Amino acid sequence: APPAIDADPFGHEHLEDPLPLHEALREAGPVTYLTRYDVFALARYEHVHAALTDWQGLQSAAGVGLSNFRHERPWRPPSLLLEADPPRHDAPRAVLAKVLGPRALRRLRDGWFADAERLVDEVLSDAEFDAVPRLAEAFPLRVFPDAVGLGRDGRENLLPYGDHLFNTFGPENDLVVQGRPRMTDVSGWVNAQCARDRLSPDGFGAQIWAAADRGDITPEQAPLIVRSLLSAGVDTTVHGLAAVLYAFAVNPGQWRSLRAEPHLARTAFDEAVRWQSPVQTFFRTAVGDQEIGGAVIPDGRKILMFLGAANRDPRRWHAPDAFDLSRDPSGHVGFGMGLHQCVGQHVARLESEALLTALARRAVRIEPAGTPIRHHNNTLRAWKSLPLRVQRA
Ligand code: HEM
Ligand SMILES: CC(C)Cc1ccc(C(=O)O)cc1
Repeated sequence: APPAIDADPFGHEHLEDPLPLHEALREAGPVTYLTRYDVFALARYEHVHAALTDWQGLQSAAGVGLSNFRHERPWRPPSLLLEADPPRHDAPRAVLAKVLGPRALRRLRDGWFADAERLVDEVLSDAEFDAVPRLAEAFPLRVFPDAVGLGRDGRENLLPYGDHLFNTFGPENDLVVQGRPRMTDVSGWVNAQCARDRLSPDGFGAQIWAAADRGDITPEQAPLIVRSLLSAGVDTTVHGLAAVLYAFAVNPGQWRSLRAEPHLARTAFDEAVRWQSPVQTFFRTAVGDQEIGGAVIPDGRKILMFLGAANRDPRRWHAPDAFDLSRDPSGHVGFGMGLHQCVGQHVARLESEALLTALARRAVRIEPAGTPIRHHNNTLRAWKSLPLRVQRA
């Protein structure tokens, strides 16, 4: 039987600093058993990668959180991508892959780069500022809701919705309980924005509804697919941008490399996603008994995949704890892998490239101007505050 681990990966101690637990899980064996939640855990790159790419043996339709949809009602209607397996998953995925593909984003590039320049000019009028609200939150909220085609009002609901959603992939702990009271109103607003008449004619949302007109998906599916954008597309990029800004703030030599070679901006984001893994964990459910790393996972049982641990596994990465732009970060599992691999990764990369390019032009140095403060979430590795001092070019 796999080694039993009593630790609580969703407790504040490990949400504050998960690295010691990740090391313990990797060293304990290919598979461990988390007694607190009666689930099996994978932390080594080899086994997390294998689990992510085995969509038949390890399904998503029973939910990618601790809650098992075979036995429990989800708190919201299941996603047609995240919480669906083929064949139901196929058409919604094909539609979003087209809407969010690199070619589709080309038309957004110049506008997002110009927006990043304006925002950075505004923010850098102060020599010191908190990069989380001023850049990591401000930039995605400046460009993404407009790209989706949302109306102006109520956008302050987006971050709380995503924060709560990501908490609900974990156990029903204090983080979930704290978020629940306002969720009826917040999710009511999110669901209302997915209706065709709420979306501007030229955004991602309208393109999803146009796919329904073409019969690529049904009109009933369209609003749920728009909801996927609002669920997955905001908090993830906020904390992805915070991760790359943190990475450069504590690695000044890497900032000098970026200034010298601005094309490194794209690899810098993937290296930051590997190094920090903004999405730390999520689950799969065994379909029939599954043999993993010498252990048998019985049918219907949940496995918890530690993406952050896999992205720093010394069996896969040289000097894994270093943020290093000279490494090739491809193959990291920060965006998942296989059938469900992040369909919005190109959007995230474009947001990061725009922001880093604008910043690299204007800031000779960026460094911490105080102690960064973590934001605890059951799934996301997040910053609440990242005070930065910038020396303008
Ligand atoms: C740094 C930013 C981001 C990170 C770290 C991230 C991470 C991930 C991961 C790990 C998965 C795989 C989930 C699984 O295998 O169950 C995923 C799936 C997904 N992501 Fe992202 N994501 C990011 C940004 C975005 C953005 C900007 C969008 C939308 C514009 C988006 C939309 C989605 C959707 C719809 C899925 C489900 C895909 C499927 O199940 O086929 N993500 N993301
Ligand atoms: C890392 C993933 C759990 C992010 C995510 C969240 C929500 C959705 C959805 O389709 O609602 C898709 C992806």
